[in-house]
Amino acid sequence: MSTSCVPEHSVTLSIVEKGWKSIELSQYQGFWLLHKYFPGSMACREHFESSKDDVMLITTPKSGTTWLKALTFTVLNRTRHDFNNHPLLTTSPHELVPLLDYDLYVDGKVPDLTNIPSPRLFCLHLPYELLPTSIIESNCRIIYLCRNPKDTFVSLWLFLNKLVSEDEAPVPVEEAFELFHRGISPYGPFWEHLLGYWKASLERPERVLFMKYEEIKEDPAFHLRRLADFLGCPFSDEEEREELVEKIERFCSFESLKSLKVNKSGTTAHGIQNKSFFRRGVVGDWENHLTKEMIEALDKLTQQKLEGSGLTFKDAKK
Ligand SMILES: Nc1ncnc2c1ncn2[C@@H]1O[C@H](COP(=O)(O)OS(=O)(=O)O)[C@@H](OP(=O)(O)O)[C@H]1O
Repeated sequence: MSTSCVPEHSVTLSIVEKGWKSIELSQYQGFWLLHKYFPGSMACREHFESSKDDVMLITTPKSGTTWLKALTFTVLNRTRHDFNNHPLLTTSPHELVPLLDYDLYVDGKVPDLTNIPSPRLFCLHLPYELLPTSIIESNCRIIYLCRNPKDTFVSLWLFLNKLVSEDEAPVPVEEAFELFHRGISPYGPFWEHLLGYWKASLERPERVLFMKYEEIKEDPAFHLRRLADFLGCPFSDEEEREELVEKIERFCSFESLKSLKVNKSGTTAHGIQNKSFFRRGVVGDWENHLTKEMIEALDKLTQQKLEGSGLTFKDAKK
Protein backbone atom coordinates (compact mmCIF):
# COMPACT_ATOMS: atom_id res chain seq x y z
CA MET A 1 0.00 0.00 0.00
CA SER A 2 1.44 3.41 -0.90
CA THR A 3 1.91 5.92 1.90
CA SER A 4 -0.92 8.04 0.51
CA CYS A 5 -3.27 5.18 1.39
CA VAL A 6 -2.36 5.12 5.05
CA PRO A 7 -5.16 6.56 7.17
CA GLU A 8 -4.19 9.73 8.98
CA HIS A 9 -5.48 8.48 12.30
CA SER A 10 -8.31 6.48 13.64
CA VAL A 11 -10.83 6.97 16.38
CA THR A 12 -13.25 4.61 17.91
CA LEU A 13 -16.69 5.97 17.19
CA SER A 14 -18.28 5.22 20.47
CA ILE A 15 -17.52 5.11 24.04
CA VAL A 16 -15.90 1.75 24.40
CA GLU A 17 -15.78 1.87 28.19
CA LYS A 18 -19.56 2.33 28.22
CA GLY A 19 -20.07 -0.84 26.28
CA TRP A 20 -20.78 0.44 22.77
CA LYS A 21 -19.81 -2.16 20.25
CA SER A 22 -16.99 -0.26 18.62
CA ILE A 23 -17.13 1.07 15.11
CA GLU A 24 -13.64 2.14 14.17
CA LEU A 25 -13.30 4.96 11.71
CA SER A 26 -10.15 6.04 9.90
CA GLN A 27 -9.76 9.54 8.63
CA TYR A 28 -8.60 9.57 5.03
CA GLN A 29 -8.35 12.76 2.99
CA GLY A 30 -10.78 14.51 5.27
CA PHE A 31 -13.41 11.73 5.38
CA TRP A 32 -14.09 9.07 8.01
CA LEU A 33 -14.04 5.60 6.47
CA LEU A 34 -14.91 2.36 8.23
CA HIS A 35 -11.57 1.02 9.43
CA LYS A 36 -12.59 -2.60 8.95
CA TYR A 37 -13.33 -2.03 5.26
CA PHE A 38 -10.51 0.40 4.62
CA PRO A 39 -8.41 -2.12 2.59
CA GLY A 40 -11.49 -2.86 0.44
CA SER A 41 -12.17 0.84 -0.09
CA MET A 42 -8.58 1.45 -1.15
CA ALA A 43 -8.41 -1.60 -3.43
CA CYS A 44 -11.66 -0.60 -5.06
CA ARG A 45 -10.37 2.94 -5.59
CA GLU A 46 -7.22 1.61 -7.19
CA HIS A 47 -8.48 -1.34 -9.22
CA PHE A 48 -12.18 -1.00 -10.04
CA GLU A 49 -12.63 -0.69 -13.79
CA SER A 50 -15.86 1.05 -14.48
CA SER A 51 -17.79 0.78 -17.70
CA LYS A 52 -20.03 3.49 -19.14
CA ASP A 53 -23.05 1.22 -18.64
CA ASP A 54 -22.49 0.72 -14.91
CA VAL A 55 -25.07 2.07 -12.50
CA MET A 56 -23.65 3.13 -9.15
CA LEU A 57 -26.00 3.64 -6.22
CA ILE A 58 -24.29 5.90 -3.74
CA THR A 59 -25.68 6.93 -0.38
CA THR A 60 -24.83 8.25 3.02
CA PRO A 61 -25.48 5.37 5.45
CA LYS A 62 -29.05 5.20 6.79
CA SER A 63 -30.49 7.43 4.10
CA GLY A 64 -32.58 4.70 2.43
CA THR A 65 -29.94 2.56 0.71
CA THR A 66 -32.05 -0.59 1.14
CA TRP A 67 -35.02 1.12 -0.51
CA LEU A 68 -32.97 2.56 -3.37
CA LYS A 69 -31.43 -0.84 -4.06
CA ALA A 70 -34.88 -2.45 -4.25
CA LEU A 71 -36.36 0.32 -6.42
CA THR A 72 -33.49 0.48 -8.90
CA PHE A 73 -33.11 -3.28 -9.19
CA THR A 74 -36.84 -3.62 -9.85
CA VAL A 75 -36.96 -0.82 -12.42
CA LEU A 76 -33.88 -2.03 -14.29
CA ASN A 77 -34.96 -5.66 -14.38
CA ARG A 78 -38.70 -5.19 -14.85
CA THR A 79 -38.93 -7.08 -18.12
CA ARG A 80 -37.03 -10.02 -16.67
CA HIS A 81 -38.89 -10.63 -13.39
CA ASP A 82 -42.58 -10.53 -12.58
CA PHE A 83 -43.85 -9.85 -9.09
CA ASN A 84 -44.84 -13.45 -8.37
CA ASN A 85 -41.38 -14.78 -8.93
CA HIS A 86 -39.19 -11.83 -8.09
CA PRO A 87 -35.68 -12.11 -6.57
CA LEU A 88 -36.62 -9.52 -3.93
CA LEU A 89 -39.19 -11.97 -2.52
CA THR A 90 -36.43 -14.27 -1.38
CA THR A 91 -33.24 -12.20 -1.43
CA SER A 92 -32.27 -9.17 0.63
CA PRO A 93 -31.73 -5.97 -1.39
CA HIS A 94 -28.23 -5.92 0.12
CA GLU A 95 -27.44 -9.27 -1.45
CA LEU A 96 -28.91 -8.29 -4.81
CA VAL A 97 -26.91 -5.05 -5.04
CA PRO A 98 -23.53 -5.50 -3.38
CA LEU A 99 -21.46 -2.77 -1.82
CA LEU A 100 -18.42 -2.61 -4.03
CA ASP A 101 -15.80 -2.14 -1.34
CA TYR A 102 -17.38 -4.13 1.56
CA ASP A 103 -18.82 -7.06 -0.35
CA LEU A 104 -16.61 -7.45 -3.42
CA TYR A 105 -13.14 -6.07 -2.63
CA VAL A 106 -13.19 -7.99 0.65
CA ASP A 107 -10.00 -7.38 2.64
CA GLY A 108 -8.50 -5.62 -0.35
CA LYS A 109 -8.65 -8.63 -2.71
CA VAL A 110 -9.41 -7.72 -6.31
CA PRO A 111 -12.43 -9.65 -7.65
CA ASP A 112 -13.18 -10.48 -11.27
CA LEU A 113 -16.27 -8.43 -12.10
CA THR A 114 -16.01 -8.76 -15.88
CA ASN A 115 -18.60 -11.56 -16.17
CA ILE A 116 -21.44 -9.63 -14.55
CA PRO A 117 -24.06 -8.84 -17.20
CA SER A 118 -24.45 -5.21 -18.17
CA PRO A 119 -25.72 -2.89 -16.80
CA ARG A 120 -23.84 -3.80 -13.63
CA LEU A 121 -25.49 -2.45 -10.51
CA PHE A 122 -23.25 -1.66 -7.54
CA CYS A 123 -23.52 0.35 -4.36
CA LEU A 124 -20.99 2.52 -2.53
CA HIS A 125 -20.91 4.89 0.44
CA LEU A 126 -17.63 6.55 -0.59
CA PRO A 127 -17.66 10.34 -0.92
CA TYR A 128 -17.40 11.78 -4.43
CA GLU A 129 -13.84 12.93 -3.79
CA LEU A 130 -12.76 9.36 -2.99
CA LEU A 131 -14.49 7.53 -5.83
CA PRO A 132 -12.35 5.30 -8.03
CA THR A 133 -11.25 7.60 -10.85
CA SER A 134 -12.59 5.11 -13.39
CA ILE A 135 -16.13 5.86 -12.16
CA ILE A 136 -15.67 9.52 -13.07
CA GLU A 137 -13.76 8.79 -16.29
CA SER A 138 -16.23 6.20 -17.59
CA ASN A 139 -19.03 8.74 -17.09
CA CYS A 140 -21.24 5.92 -15.83
CA ARG A 141 -24.56 6.68 -14.17
CA ILE A 142 -24.52 7.62 -10.50
CA ILE A 143 -27.71 7.68 -8.44
CA TYR A 144 -27.12 9.46 -5.17
CA LEU A 145 -29.55 9.29 -2.28
CA CYS A 146 -29.41 11.31 0.92
CA ARG A 147 -31.76 12.11 3.76
CA ASN A 148 -32.16 15.05 6.10
CA PRO A 149 -29.42 15.12 8.75
CA LYS A 150 -31.69 14.76 11.78
CA ASP A 151 -33.39 11.56 10.60
CA THR A 152 -30.11 10.22 9.23
CA PHE A 153 -28.46 10.75 12.59
CA VAL A 154 -31.31 9.15 14.56
CA SER A 155 -31.43 6.16 12.21
CA LEU A 156 -27.66 5.73 12.43
CA TRP A 157 -27.55 6.05 16.19
CA LEU A 158 -30.33 3.53 16.73
CA PHE A 159 -28.86 1.15 14.14
CA LEU A 160 -25.42 1.22 15.76
CA ASN A 161 -27.02 0.70 19.16
CA LYS A 162 -28.76 -2.39 17.80
CA LEU A 163 -25.32 -3.89 17.17
CA VAL A 164 -24.76 -3.78 20.91
CA SER A 165 -25.23 -7.15 22.56
CA GLU A 166 -27.97 -7.66 25.18
CA ASP A 167 -25.68 -7.14 28.16
CA GLU A 168 -24.06 -3.94 26.87
CA ALA A 169 -25.48 -0.50 27.50
CA PRO A 170 -26.46 1.47 24.38
CA VAL A 171 -24.54 4.66 23.69
CA PRO A 172 -26.45 7.72 24.90
CA VAL A 173 -27.81 10.01 22.23
CA GLU A 174 -25.76 12.98 23.49
CA GLU A 175 -22.48 11.18 22.93
CA ALA A 176 -23.32 9.94 19.46
CA PHE A 177 -24.73 13.36 18.54
CA GLU A 178 -21.56 15.14 19.55
CA LEU A 179 -19.52 12.96 17.17
CA PHE A 180 -21.97 13.32 14.28
CA HIS A 181 -22.07 17.09 14.74
CA ARG A 182 -18.27 17.18 14.59
CA GLY A 183 -18.41 15.31 11.30
CA ILE A 184 -17.23 12.01 12.77
CA SER A 185 -19.63 9.44 11.37
CA PRO A 186 -19.27 6.63 8.84
CA TYR A 187 -18.27 8.31 5.52
CA GLY A 188 -18.71 11.70 7.14
CA PRO A 189 -18.56 14.57 7.49
CA PHE A 190 -22.17 14.11 6.45
CA TRP A 191 -22.51 17.58 4.84
CA GLU A 192 -19.32 17.33 2.78
CA HIS A 193 -20.54 13.95 1.46
CA LEU A 194 -23.78 15.58 0.30
CA LEU A 195 -22.07 18.57 -1.28
CA GLY A 196 -19.65 16.49 -3.36
CA TYR A 197 -22.52 14.71 -5.12
CA TRP A 198 -24.76 17.77 -5.18
CA LYS A 199 -22.12 19.70 -7.15
CA ALA A 200 -21.52 16.75 -9.46
CA SER A 201 -25.26 16.50 -10.14
CA LEU A 202 -25.37 20.17 -11.08
CA GLU A 203 -22.38 19.78 -13.39
CA ARG A 204 -23.43 16.48 -15.01
CA PRO A 205 -27.20 16.11 -14.44
CA GLU A 206 -27.56 13.54 -17.20
CA ARG A 207 -25.09 11.21 -15.42
CA VAL A 208 -25.54 12.06 -11.72
CA LEU A 209 -29.07 11.87 -10.31
CA PHE A 210 -29.48 13.45 -6.88
CA MET A 211 -32.37 12.11 -4.82
CA LYS A 212 -33.70 12.83 -1.34
CA TYR A 213 -35.46 10.30 0.90
CA GLU A 214 -38.15 12.80 1.89
CA GLU A 215 -38.99 13.57 -1.72
CA ILE A 216 -39.33 9.90 -2.69
CA LYS A 217 -41.57 9.38 0.34
CA GLU A 218 -43.76 12.27 -0.71
CA ASP A 219 -44.29 11.08 -4.28
CA PRO A 220 -42.77 7.65 -4.97
CA ALA A 221 -44.40 7.30 -8.41
CA PHE A 222 -42.94 10.58 -9.64
CA HIS A 223 -39.46 9.56 -8.52
CA LEU A 224 -39.79 6.07 -9.99
CA ARG A 225 -40.49 7.66 -13.37
CA ARG A 226 -37.55 10.01 -12.85
CA LEU A 227 -35.35 7.04 -12.02
CA ALA A 228 -36.48 5.10 -15.10
CA ASP A 229 -35.95 8.13 -17.37
CA PHE A 230 -32.48 8.66 -15.92
CA LEU A 231 -31.63 5.00 -16.47
CA GLY A 232 -32.64 5.30 -20.11
CA CYS A 233 -35.60 2.93 -19.73
CA PRO A 234 -38.67 5.15 -19.32
CA PHE A 235 -42.01 3.52 -18.59
CA SER A 236 -43.86 2.84 -21.82
CA ASP A 237 -47.50 3.78 -22.44
CA GLU A 238 -48.42 0.13 -22.03
CA GLU A 239 -46.58 -0.08 -18.70
CA GLU A 240 -48.36 3.08 -17.59
CA ARG A 241 -51.72 1.57 -18.58
CA GLU A 242 -50.86 -1.52 -16.54
CA GLU A 243 -50.02 0.78 -13.61
CA LEU A 244 -46.58 -0.74 -13.34
CA VAL A 245 -45.17 2.33 -11.60
CA GLU A 246 -47.69 2.05 -8.76
CA LYS A 247 -47.10 -1.71 -8.58
CA ILE A 248 -43.33 -1.17 -8.15
CA GLU A 249 -44.04 1.52 -5.57
CA ARG A 250 -46.13 -0.92 -3.51
CA PHE A 251 -43.78 -3.84 -4.05
CA CYS A 252 -40.79 -1.87 -2.72
CA SER A 253 -42.64 -0.03 0.04
CA PHE A 254 -41.34 -0.19 3.58
CA GLU A 255 -44.28 -2.30 4.77
CA SER A 256 -44.04 -4.73 1.89
CA LEU A 257 -40.28 -5.31 2.09
CA LYS A 258 -40.31 -5.46 5.88
CA SER A 259 -43.00 -8.15 5.89
CA LEU A 260 -40.99 -10.58 3.74
CA LYS A 261 -39.56 -13.60 5.48
CA VAL A 262 -36.11 -12.94 4.01
CA ASN A 263 -36.04 -9.47 5.56
CA LYS A 264 -37.43 -10.63 8.91
CA SER A 265 -34.80 -13.29 9.40
CA GLY A 266 -31.28 -14.02 8.31
CA THR A 267 -28.17 -11.87 8.27
CA THR A 268 -25.95 -10.19 5.70
CA ALA A 269 -22.55 -11.60 4.80
CA HIS A 270 -21.21 -9.30 7.54
CA GLY A 271 -23.47 -10.75 10.21
CA ILE A 272 -25.92 -7.84 10.40
CA GLN A 273 -29.54 -8.91 10.89
CA ASN A 274 -31.64 -8.19 7.80
CA LYS A 275 -34.45 -6.92 9.97
CA SER A 276 -32.24 -4.13 11.33
CA PHE A 277 -32.49 -2.35 7.95
CA PHE A 278 -36.23 -1.85 8.52
CA ARG A 279 -37.04 0.23 11.56
CA ARG A 280 -39.80 2.86 11.07
CA GLY A 281 -39.16 4.25 7.61
CA VAL A 282 -40.77 7.65 8.21
CA VAL A 283 -39.81 11.30 7.84
CA GLY A 284 -39.53 13.28 11.07
CA ASP A 285 -38.88 10.54 13.64
CA TRP A 286 -36.10 12.83 14.93
CA GLU A 287 -38.83 14.63 16.90
CA ASN A 288 -39.05 11.58 19.16
CA HIS A 289 -35.35 11.36 19.92
CA LEU A 290 -33.57 14.74 19.77
CA THR A 291 -33.63 17.49 22.36
CA LYS A 292 -34.51 21.07 21.45
CA GLU A 293 -30.82 21.99 21.74
CA MET A 294 -29.75 19.19 19.42
CA ILE A 295 -32.36 20.16 16.84
CA GLU A 296 -31.22 23.78 16.93
CA ALA A 297 -27.54 22.85 16.73
CA LEU A 298 -28.02 20.50 13.79
CA ASP A 299 -30.30 22.90 11.91
CA LYS A 300 -27.80 25.72 12.39
CA LEU A 301 -24.85 23.65 11.27
CA THR A 302 -26.75 22.35 8.25
CA GLN A 303 -27.70 25.87 7.25
CA GLN A 304 -24.08 27.01 7.55
CA LYS A 305 -22.67 24.06 5.65
CA LEU A 306 -25.20 24.12 2.81
CA GLU A 307 -25.47 27.88 2.51
CA GLY A 308 -25.29 29.09 -1.06
CA SER A 309 -25.39 25.57 -2.48
CA GLY A 310 -29.12 25.51 -3.21
CA LEU A 311 -29.48 22.21 -1.32
CA THR A 312 -32.22 22.13 1.32
CA PHE A 313 -34.37 19.54 3.12
CA LYS A 314 -38.04 19.19 4.01
CA ASP A 315 -37.54 17.21 7.16
CA ALA A 316 -40.61 17.55 9.33
CA LYS A 317 -43.61 15.24 9.66
CA LYS A 318 -46.60 16.44 7.66
N1 LIG B 1 -38.64 0.44 1.61
C1 LIG B 1 -38.33 1.41 2.43
N2 LIG B 1 -38.99 2.58 2.37
C2 LIG B 1 -38.69 3.60 3.21
N3 LIG B 1 -37.72 3.53 4.17
C3 LIG B 1 -37.03 2.38 4.24
C4 LIG B 1 -37.29 1.28 3.40
N4 LIG B 1 -36.45 0.28 3.74
C5 LIG B 1 -35.70 0.73 4.76
N5 LIG B 1 -36.04 1.99 5.07
C6 LIG B 1 -35.48 2.84 6.13
O1 LIG B 1 -34.19 3.31 5.72
C7 LIG B 1 -33.34 3.41 6.87
C8 LIG B 1 -32.15 2.48 6.71
O2 LIG B 1 -31.26 3.14 5.86
P1 LIG B 1 -30.31 2.37 4.86
O3 LIG B 1 -31.09 1.38 4.09
O4 LIG B 1 -29.60 3.44 4.11
O5 LIG B 1 -29.30 1.62 5.83
S1 LIG B 1 -27.84 1.13 5.41
O6 LIG B 1 -27.03 2.34 5.19
O7 LIG B 1 -27.94 0.29 4.23
O8 LIG B 1 -27.37 0.39 6.61
C9 LIG B 1 -34.19 3.03 8.06
O9 LIG B 1 -34.75 4.24 8.51
P2 LIG B 1 -35.30 4.45 10.02
O10 LIG B 1 -36.54 3.64 10.11
O11 LIG B 1 -35.57 5.92 10.14
O12 LIG B 1 -34.22 4.01 10.94
C10 LIG B 1 -35.21 2.11 7.42
O13 LIG B 1 -36.36 1.92 8.18
